[in-house]
Amino acid sequence: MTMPDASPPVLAIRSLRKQFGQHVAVDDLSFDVPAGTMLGLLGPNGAGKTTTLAMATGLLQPDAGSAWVLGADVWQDPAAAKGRMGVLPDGIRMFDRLTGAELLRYSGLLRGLGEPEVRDRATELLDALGLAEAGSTLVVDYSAGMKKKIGLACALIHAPRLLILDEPLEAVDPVSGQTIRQILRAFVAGGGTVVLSSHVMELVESLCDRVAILAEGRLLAHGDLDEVRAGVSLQQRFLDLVGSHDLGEGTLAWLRSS
Ligand SMILES: Nc1ncnc2c1ncn2[C@@H]1O[C@H](COP(=O)(O)OP(=O)(O)OP(=O)(O)O)[C@@H](O)[C@H]1O
Repeated sequence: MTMPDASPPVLAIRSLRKQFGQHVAVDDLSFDVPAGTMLGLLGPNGAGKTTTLAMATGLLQPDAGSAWVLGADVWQDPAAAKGRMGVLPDGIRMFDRLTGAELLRYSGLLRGLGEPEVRDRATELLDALGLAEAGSTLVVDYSAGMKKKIGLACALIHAPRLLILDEPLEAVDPVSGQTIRQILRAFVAGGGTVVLSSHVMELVESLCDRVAILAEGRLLAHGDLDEVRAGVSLQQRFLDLVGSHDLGEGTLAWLRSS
């Protein structure tokens, strides 16, 4: 498959498909993410968001289709594609017998940065994310939110062109959440591009300028935030597209105490 555009989008997803046994998790999925935008990937539990992001970042081999980062095919030219992105995967598997500072240093060196640059950036990132004191603590002893933040720091340290973040604010406290929002806004203002998955509509509405809504591995809506919202709230639009699930009368009646 060839990339048709002369100036390619930062991320191009083309006909991606993934099947687990009989279950099709992602089905013929295609969309682009233009430079300098932040796309929120939404969908109910099991919609295929994590599977899509894992295929887009070279962590999971697709059954069909391709993903391109700034014109580099993630599966044909992984070194070029991966060098341009920073990834915060779901259920972070990290070298948790390192301290936070060691993990960050390791990530920076792995990305080809020199020692002084790694040291300066790591100090700044740990400080910005409220992990300065925890820098000498083993990552295995971090809380869920702290693991999320050190994972984000590792994704940022080489100043990538594209950030792909699976639920970046999940388990993060409100103070750090505010900092992460500021970091992401500044990253995009500086020409970077972000793709993030989330279940928090407020986060996507306040941060993202583009939205993609997935259900059962297929794209239900995609485009500018206002285009997708179509005059209602994102929450309402999401429920309209995906279908709400009202509990029938009498369901869980045994929970009532009187
Ligand atoms: N490794 C796997 N083996 C088998 N099935 C899988 C695997 N990974 C994902 N699935 C299935 O693929 C579907 C999509 O899962 P995925 O994790 O991509 O959804 P998601 O949109 O990220 O969900 P959530 O919002 O709950 O995190 C689900 O039905 C899930 O059970």
